[in-house]
Amino acid sequence: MSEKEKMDKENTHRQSSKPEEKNKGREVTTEREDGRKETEEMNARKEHFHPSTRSIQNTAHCKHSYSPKRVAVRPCLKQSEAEDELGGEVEAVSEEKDNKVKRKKKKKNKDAKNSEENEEPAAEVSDPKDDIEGDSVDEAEYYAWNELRLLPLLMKAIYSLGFKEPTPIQKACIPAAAHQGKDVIGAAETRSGKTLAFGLPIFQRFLEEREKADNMFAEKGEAAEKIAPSRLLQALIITPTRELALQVTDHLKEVAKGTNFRVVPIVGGMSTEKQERLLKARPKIVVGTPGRLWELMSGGELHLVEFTSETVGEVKAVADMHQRKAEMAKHSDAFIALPGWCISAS
Ligand SMILES: Nc1ncnc2c1ncn2[C@@H]1O[C@H](COP(=O)(O)OP(=O)(O)OP(=O)(O)O)[C@@H](O)[C@H]1O
Repeated sequence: MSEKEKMDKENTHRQSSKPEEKNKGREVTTEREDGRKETEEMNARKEHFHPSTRSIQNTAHCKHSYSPKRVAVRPCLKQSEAEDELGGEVEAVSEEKDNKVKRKKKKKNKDAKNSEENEEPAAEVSDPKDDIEGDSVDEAEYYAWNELRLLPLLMKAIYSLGFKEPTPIQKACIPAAAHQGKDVIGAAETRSGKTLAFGLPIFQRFLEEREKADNMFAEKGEAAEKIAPSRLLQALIITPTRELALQVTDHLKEVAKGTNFRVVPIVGGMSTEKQERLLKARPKIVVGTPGRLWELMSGGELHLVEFTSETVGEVKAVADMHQRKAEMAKHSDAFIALPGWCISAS
């Protein structure tokens, strides 16, 4: 046996008889770390497949990271499972949550009470001018009406009807008829607002006349009565059908609410006696159909035959009246001026 072989044999013997001496220091530590790693991996694997922890592991793939509180409110973990896992923490979390909700509710109620208390005085100081039957009006929304320069009483009626802006036929007719005293022939499709296109100028003129009369009365006293507007009929509106006459009457009555001007329908299908009674009250505005108007005029109904300053009619109705114009002119001054204004959908 060579020298080298002898030495190798001796080394081999030493290694097998004293392993702890050889593995001192770094090598031992490595073995321990490997062992711990292996144990941790095994535990993790066991935990992953353990039924009580499985849901929790699954939630780890959710968007939010795992936390006991989140698990407690997540639907993927049953309450009993969560309780097992978290040892009563579920109850604590939900109690805490309940308390939070209660505190929030309390705060909300307190805030609502405070804002109510703060709002009350604001309502008290609102300007009564802006108040139309309890609803305040945002005048900026009605800006387009300003161009038409209607009197405040009429603007109030428009606010209460809620018409934010005039329709095209109203924009076209109102300035010429209300402020320039022109005769107007207007045509616009049905339901386009023609009634107020002639109705508002009529009321504007009547209100201006009334204002003038009031001023004159204040200046001249009793002497003004001779020149003040009389109780004669001042506007005659002629429509081709009874339904339209009633519709126009209703619409004008809405605008006339604040003015105390009376509007009366004179149409077929109603008792003549009743209509004579209505005319005796000397309404300022009559809305009628040609047949019944003719019947009452030729019967000598004074309020219709004396005088009218404005005549408005649908083309068909006016044409119908024109056929009898010569005869009618014997009875009423109104028809000499026909047509005053002619408004039509046709
Ligand atoms: N400026 C406005 N803004 C909004 N609605 C309006 C306005 N003017 C009138 N109206 C409404 O439009 C509807 C139609 O108006 P109106 O009856 O005057 O139309 P018309 O053209 O005379 O209809 P018809 O041809 O059937 O007689 C009514 O309900 C009326 O209240």
